[in-house]
Amino acid sequence: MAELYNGHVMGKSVIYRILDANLDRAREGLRIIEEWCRFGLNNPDLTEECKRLRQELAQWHTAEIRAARNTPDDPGTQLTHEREEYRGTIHQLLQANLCRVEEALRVLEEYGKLEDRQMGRVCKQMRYRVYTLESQLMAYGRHQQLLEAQLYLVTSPMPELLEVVEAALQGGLKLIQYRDKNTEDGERFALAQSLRQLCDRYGALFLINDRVDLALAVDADGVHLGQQDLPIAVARELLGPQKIIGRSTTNPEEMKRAIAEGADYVGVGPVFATPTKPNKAAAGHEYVRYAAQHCPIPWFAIGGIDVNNFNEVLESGANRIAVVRAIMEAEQPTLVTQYFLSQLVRMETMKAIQNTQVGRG
Ligand SMILES: Cc1ncc(COP(=O)(O)OP(=O)(O)O)c(N)n1
Ligand SMILES: Cc1ncsc1CCOP(=O)(O)O
Ligand SMILES: [Mg+2]
Repeated sequence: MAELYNGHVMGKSVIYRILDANLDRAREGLRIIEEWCRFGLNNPDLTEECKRLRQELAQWHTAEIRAARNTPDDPGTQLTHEREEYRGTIHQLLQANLCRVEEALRVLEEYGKLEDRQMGRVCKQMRYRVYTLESQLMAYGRHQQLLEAQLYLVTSPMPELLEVVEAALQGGLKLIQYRDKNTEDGERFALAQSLRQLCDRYGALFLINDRVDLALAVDADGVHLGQQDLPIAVARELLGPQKIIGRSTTNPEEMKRAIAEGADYVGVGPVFATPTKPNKAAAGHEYVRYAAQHCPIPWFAIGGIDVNNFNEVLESGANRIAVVRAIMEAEQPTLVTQYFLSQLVRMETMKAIQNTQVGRG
């Protein structure tokens, strides 16, 4: 059937070319996402969902639609955007391809309706499934990254904030919390935005202390809440299931409650008294030992930890630590970060070797 559109005769082949290009685009994007779910995340459920979507799309890619392909005459093959050639991190790569699949499905939905109403309906459902896949994938990646993070930098306000944080990121830091109690909101928002971008560039998680609203405003990876801050359930309601929520704890009761309330990780401390939190008594090594024995979720020893006393904290059983001054006030933040990370990895390796020996013996 040929239809007149704006004085041009528009044959079926035009619709078929659009369907062909977008079926390819959606399947290619899904394949790229699937490879990460499979090899990067080792996640069978997400891998399976990508595969199912690809296969369902393949059923619509009929011989007739394929036959309409005319790549040499396609003016679009020469057009690339600078942003298409740049993928700084896995996160950006995934985001770009999810976007590509969602756009392609939207095109298939609209043009598919001209061909077969069922195709329009099916592609709409698939687009919603891709949105769900996107939330699950981002949440999974974020939580995996939290599990892997052993060093956590909590910032303190200072004129060179961005430079110091970048130096720590260059040392391999992957988890940052923006903590700033007194700056006014406008400036706090601008700083949080700059830190968010910096963390994106280095593939690091970015959390905000205390303020759920600020976390939402800059699309942070989550928040850190103390005992006097918002209840976890309220923050979860506002942030959704994909974001990270951490809770400060000073004793086993607070730890148990934080876990029951759905915290993703807990702060354990202050291990030592610290001028950064002057009115808070030290919880000491005993609480670190308790956490090592009983805490089923990621936990970070915090409070007064520096390069000199850090090994003691590891010996009490910590394998993740959070610091403010040790990095923020270091002369060489990159080197201090590298030192902490290398020691944490060394400790982890020693524990793994000991566990294999116990297993064998
Ligand atoms: C990782 C981590 N642990 C504990 C805290 C302290 O939180 P809170 O008790 O709410 O005190 P403030 O930081 O808000 O003064 C933290 N920020 N991060
Ligand atoms: C925010 C916070 N919560 C418990 S101790 C602490 C401050 C840790 O700061 P520092 O690493 O400078 O001792
Ligand atoms: Mg707080």
